[in-house]
Amino acid sequence: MSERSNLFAEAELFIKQCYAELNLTEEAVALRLKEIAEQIETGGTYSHTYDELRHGARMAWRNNNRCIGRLPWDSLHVVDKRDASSEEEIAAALLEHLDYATNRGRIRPTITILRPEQGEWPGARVWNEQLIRYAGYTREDGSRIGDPASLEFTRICEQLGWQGDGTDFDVLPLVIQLDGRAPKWFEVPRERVLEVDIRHSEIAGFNELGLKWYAVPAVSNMRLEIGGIRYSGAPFNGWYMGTEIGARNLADEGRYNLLPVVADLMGIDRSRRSTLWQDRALVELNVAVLESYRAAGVSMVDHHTAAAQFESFEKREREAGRDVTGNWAWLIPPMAPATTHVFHKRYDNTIVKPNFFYGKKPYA
Ligand code: HEM
Ligand SMILES: N=C(Nc1cccc(CNC[C@@H]2CCCN2)c1)c1cccs1
Repeated sequence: MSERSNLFAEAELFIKQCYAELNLTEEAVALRLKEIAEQIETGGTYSHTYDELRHGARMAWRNNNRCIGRLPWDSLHVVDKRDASSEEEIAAALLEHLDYATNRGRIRPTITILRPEQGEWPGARVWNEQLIRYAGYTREDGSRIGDPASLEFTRICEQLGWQGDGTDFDVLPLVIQLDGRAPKWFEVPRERVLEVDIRHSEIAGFNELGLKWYAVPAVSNMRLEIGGIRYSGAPFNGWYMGTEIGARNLADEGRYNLLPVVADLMGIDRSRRSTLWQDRALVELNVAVLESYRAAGVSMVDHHTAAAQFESFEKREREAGRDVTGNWAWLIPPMAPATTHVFHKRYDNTIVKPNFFYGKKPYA
């Protein structure tokens, strides 16, 4: 199929499903498809109305097999920034996104949609993996500072001229690339980054570790595809599930590697794996994360509640006559997975569009 006929075929599938879900008439579908066919005929592509963009982004969230948090898919707040035409304008839109989504802790799931790719033209790209992430450094003696997951991107930012303070929690700059030009970086003002101090009420010495994490997870390196249009710049945020921070970001040996530290504070014998010192430290670290976010009034869900909400999502989708697709290995939480219903059933991992996809890294 030619690229144009393939684009029309994708558009037709999307418009038919989107308009049916929005209870629009057959005539509206026919009229819109005629319009799109003409746009593709004359310009090689077509552009979504705001309603198509909004519902398409919500469908993409609803369709993502790896997401356990899909229950509120239909309340995603969609910001249309396709007309942002400079790196400065885009940076301002991303900071606005953070402010709106943060909402003083009552986090609002939001997506900001930038200019899409057009044929060979790459559109707008955000080089960050997330709008907020901590920098990672290695000292001369090989010891590490900050988040090792950010080592490569931190080096890119330094090559672009950015300079961090060298602490364990330096917030990385926004790196924005438009139409394949050289990328530009922009500092994220610390006062726009809500963070939570991670404390534990019973473990002596825990609070002195000085641990914290940011409130809003906002993924910025995935491509949103709707009806054949590729939005490679479409940062989206939700709230955290506690295990993402407590069982991975702060726990992994290749991240902040805190399980031995917490186990030692708890006085647990680490000479044998079979004391389950890692498991006992893991539970307390995750309790600390959940309790700290709750005390700070910042939205967060524990993995048991998240699984229960996902079960409600499955039920509602069945009632809506739609099949639920899922990726079992991603849907089970990294802690006590067998305590959730997800572990005990199978999921169809078919990829349905609209959806979110990983693009190739804009750097490397
Ligand atoms: C509202 C609260 C939300 C929660 C608690 C939640 C939870 C999660 C978790 C725990 C993961 C696995 C992440 C990982 O292990 O790295 C995930 C994956 C994902 N979520 Fe959600 N999510 C939420 C909202 C959203 C929203 C608003 C969107 C998009 C509009 C979204 C799209 C995705 C996508 C695309 C993935 C797969 C990412 C990948 O392939 O690496 N989620 N979600
Ligand atoms: N709670 C969240 N967590 C989340 C969701 C999607 C993707 C990510 C980042 N995942 C990347 C890491 C690195 C490889 C495996 N996981 C986090 C959300 C982020 C944005 C919306 S919800």
